[in-house]
Amino acid sequence: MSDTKSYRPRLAMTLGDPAGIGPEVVLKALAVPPVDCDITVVGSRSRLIATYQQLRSLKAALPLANPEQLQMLDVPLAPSLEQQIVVGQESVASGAASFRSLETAIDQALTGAFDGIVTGPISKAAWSAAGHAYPGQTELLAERAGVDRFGMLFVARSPHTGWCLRTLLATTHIPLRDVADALTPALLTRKLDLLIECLWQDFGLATPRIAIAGLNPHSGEQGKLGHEEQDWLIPWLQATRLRLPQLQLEGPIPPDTLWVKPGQAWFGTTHTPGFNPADAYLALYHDQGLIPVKLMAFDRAVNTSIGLPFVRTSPDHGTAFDIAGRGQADATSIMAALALAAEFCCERHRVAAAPSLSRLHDRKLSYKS
Ligand SMILES: NC(=O)C1=CN([C@@H]2O[C@H](COP(=O)(O)OP(=O)(O)OC[C@H]3O[C@@H](n4cnc5c(N)ncnc54)[C@H](O)[C@@H]3O)[C@@H](O)[C@H]2O)C=CC1
Ligand SMILES: NCC(=O)COP(=O)(O)O
Repeated sequence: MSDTKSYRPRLAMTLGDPAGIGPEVVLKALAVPPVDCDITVVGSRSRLIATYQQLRSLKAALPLANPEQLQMLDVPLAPSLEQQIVVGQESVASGAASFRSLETAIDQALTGAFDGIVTGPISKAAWSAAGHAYPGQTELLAERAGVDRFGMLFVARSPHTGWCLRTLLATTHIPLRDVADALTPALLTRKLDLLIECLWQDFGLATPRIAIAGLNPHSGEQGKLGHEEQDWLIPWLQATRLRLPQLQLEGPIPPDTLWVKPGQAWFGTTHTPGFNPADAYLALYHDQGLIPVKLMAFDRAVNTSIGLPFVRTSPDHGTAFDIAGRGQADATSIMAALALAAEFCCERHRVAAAPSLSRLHDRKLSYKS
């Protein structure tokens, strides 16, 4: 293992769906990489070159990396698939391409060739059309890595105040109709414990304050507007506080008001003495957590998969087929994903290289509070 000063994270960066904005934001991000690390682009070289040429043909002079100068692990497409890819349209071919790129990056990360993967956005519908029945990239990553304990965490640093929003989703890509049945004390214990480990390992927060959302309006209003809080969520929280007395666990907080303090912390709109937003938020379902994240931080939030044996980050946005090929895609979120991946890799490397160091006395990572 190299010493901590000479260590450079080795990151794979997948192109995502080649018909979406993934290749464009990769070229924009790598024009001026935001971090000092070794980056290997994983995907179809010919699609990346085609994207480069298309963007260069636009009137506006966009800052773009030249694909010829990038380190690349080519995942070529069969000519029959290549011909079917139409920019701006998801298809069997685009789904097959993004799936193979991610598979390749995972295989390499598992051999130790990469410390982390930054994934470009994929279309779940295109994956499904191509015969890959996964709700998203997270589940493929977890399956191939052989872990059944994993989570989807969104991280964003406020450009206004420097405050860091961290939101873990207890359930992810399932229909709203199924959410209440999927939520159980065992699931919440698994997700909360993962979050606590991540806050310690990656953010150096040993005794975090975590806010946990309720499920129903007003957290059920004592059972009048829904009963899950009374039936098991409040008892589970009481038992968890006894199990983890060193932590501050707040909740179940009514889901609408849960986001007032993060909003104030993000925009710097309160000067109330003792103002204390939480270190992390546990949302019970996808849109409960991601509507506030995207309202505050759509341009810069990072999706990170926790519980994997390697680092994985991704922009929070999707394939944006509506603007693909036009040069309009904002690369800030994928640049933040690169920066966060590099920071996590450095932190994990430093701890592995010098396990006796007290991590809390040397907190330099920019995503740490
Ligand atoms: N990391 C990933 O792999 C993600 C993939 N998706 C997938 O993406 C596909 C499309 O999802 P949508 O809900 O339409 O969300 P989307 O994020 O692709 O697009 C939503 C809106 O935001 C705009 N937008 C998105 N990213 C942008 C950027 N970087 N710069 C400028 N404008 C941007 C789009 O033009 C569109 O108007 C779906 O298949 C979804 O599953 C969605 C989120 C994350
Ligand atoms: N809404 C988040 C999202 O769609 C990303 O999912 P994944 O592909 O990272 O699992």
